[in-house]
Amino acid sequence: MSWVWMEFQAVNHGIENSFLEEVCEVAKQFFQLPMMEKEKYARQKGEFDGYGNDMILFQNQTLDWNDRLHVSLIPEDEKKRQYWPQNPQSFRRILNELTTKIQQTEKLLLKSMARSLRLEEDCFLKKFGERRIIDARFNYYPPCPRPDLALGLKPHADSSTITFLLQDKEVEGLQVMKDDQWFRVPIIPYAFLVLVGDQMEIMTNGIFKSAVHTALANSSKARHTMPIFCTPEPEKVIEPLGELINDKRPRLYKAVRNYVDTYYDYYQQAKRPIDAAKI
Ligand SMILES: O=C(O)CCC(=O)C(=O)O
Ligand SMILES: [Fe+2]
Repeated sequence: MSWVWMEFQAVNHGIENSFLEEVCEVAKQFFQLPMMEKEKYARQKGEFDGYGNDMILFQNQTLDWNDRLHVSLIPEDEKKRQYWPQNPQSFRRILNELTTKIQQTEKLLLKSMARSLRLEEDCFLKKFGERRIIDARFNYYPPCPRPDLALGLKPHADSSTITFLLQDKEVEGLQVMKDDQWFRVPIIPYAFLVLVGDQMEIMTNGIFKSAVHTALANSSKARHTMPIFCTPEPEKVIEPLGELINDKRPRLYKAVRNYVDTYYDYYQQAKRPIDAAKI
């Protein structure tokens, strides 16, 4: 496998297309269920997990044109099974399989990222802690009557270290910012788009930049995507690795902890949380 930075599409990632097809299928079926059925998994106030739409934290924030189901995969004892749908029936089995498979892909990628910086290959995983987090989100963007007035998702970079994004196989919508311009991301069926998140930017002292991205709304077609977020254990201190600080590249970021907790306050106000971590 070869990687390029900020965001890139990973094709030979080790997870079979047939399995990813099953994942897409159960997600589609879930969002087609009657509202009463989906609301059995409704997100409760103050939680991330569950079924719902954009969180309202501020009166004047813009809302994302998107429904989502958020589920935690690891650590095992924190996965809040009450939010793992039992309908469609195969959903839980598929989430269990996804949990095993994505951890292998994550390890492979993190080792490869470390090697590309001439670092010891386990350096990222060690910093993330024994109880690092992986969660998956199923996004559903219904057709929007006025796509000129709404966004599927506001521009943001993820709070994760890395995010694996499985895009819709037929409907485009994702855009990534580069040199202050938006670029559309083409669809490669069954590829994961790997997005560098804020906590990787901090750890690599800005060598890998977190990718600012947005999802457009669409007037005629529904769109489904699945990002999987990899995040350090919340109590771990995340800061630039000593090996990546030197005279030419002084330390650029403060140490952070519980980064995800403050992240949404910034997101909902369309601000970049990583700016608060800059020295
Ligand atoms: O749906 C997409 O294309 C992007 C999803 C995303 O960026 C997110 O959920 O953080
Ligand atoms: Fe994102």
